[in-house]
Amino acid sequence: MITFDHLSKAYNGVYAVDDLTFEIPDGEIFGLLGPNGAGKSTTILMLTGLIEPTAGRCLIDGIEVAKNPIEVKHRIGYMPEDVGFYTNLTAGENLDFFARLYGMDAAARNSRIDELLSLVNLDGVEKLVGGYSKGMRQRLGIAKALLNDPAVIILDEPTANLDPQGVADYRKIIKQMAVDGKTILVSSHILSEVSLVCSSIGVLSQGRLVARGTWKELTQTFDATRLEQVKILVETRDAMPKFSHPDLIAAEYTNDNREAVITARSDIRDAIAETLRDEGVMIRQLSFDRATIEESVLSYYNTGEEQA
Ligand SMILES: Nc1ncnc2c1ncn2[C@@H]1O[C@H](COP(=O)(O)OP(=O)(O)OP(=O)(O)O)[C@@H](O)[C@H]1O
Repeated sequence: MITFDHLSKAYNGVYAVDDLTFEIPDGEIFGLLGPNGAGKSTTILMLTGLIEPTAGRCLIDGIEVAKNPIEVKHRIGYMPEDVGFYTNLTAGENLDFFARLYGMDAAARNSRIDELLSLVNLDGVEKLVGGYSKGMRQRLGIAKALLNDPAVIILDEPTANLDPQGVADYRKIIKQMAVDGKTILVSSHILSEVSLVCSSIGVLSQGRLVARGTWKELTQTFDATRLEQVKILVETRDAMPKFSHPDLIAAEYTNDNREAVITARSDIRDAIAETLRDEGVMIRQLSFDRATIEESVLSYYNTGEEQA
């Protein structure tokens, strides 16, 4: 189990992680979702004991990370975004090096390494890691994170470099880990990936947890609130002016300002038509399209808006 207890981290007085308090139970695949700079890496670095919190604490199976970093390291498997390996060694030799650091004896090392290389489809690959593709390195990173049979697995952007087959294999592996009772935290800015693989999701924005629940719960909440959005496509004969309206969220103008995609909180077509008429701009098309839930959720956390 992972516990965040008023966890905060400030850099030069600015909070990168701000008062996180929640728990991730055993057997859960939790997706920590948020745009660049939301505080995902800072949270993970505190969870793995690599940096210390400014306030609050995080615990792995009830053990406080900052106070017992060594004990915690034996319970977690961590895969950073860029995994470091010895490029002049094979996959097996790399894993053997790290397994020795965990104090595993030769028999345990050999059988665990064989098992993991086969799990990530790198068995029988003889070449040195220096010649690996990014996807192969990432798969080796997953194997490394599982080496010490950890109770808690922390993966930072795990599918960043994987091809479709690699992604499918990764999903199978971590789903099986959850069935085996492991707790898994996956950080990502890719909503679809998190929604497919995670049993529960937390949305991080500007260091704060702004939403939490299953994908179904989150989308139901978004549906029920004023976050429902519409997309309006505008096409004009002449260049159009830039619109402003209290319900306007974003506007993208193309084709020398003769086409625009407007995202808004409500159907503001009448206001758009009135502005165009006032400016003497001839309308060719003004159509309406409901934004997908995925677009609404993305826009929600990108604006850093908090749930009421
Ligand atoms: N060592 C540091 N010194 C100062 N500010 C930092 C430091 N590390 C992170 N930050 C700031 O803290 C905030 C959160 O950064 P963090 O890297 O945790 O976000 P993230 O969600 O992991 O983003 P990304 O996906 O880009 O890695 C950002 O504003 C970042 O600039």
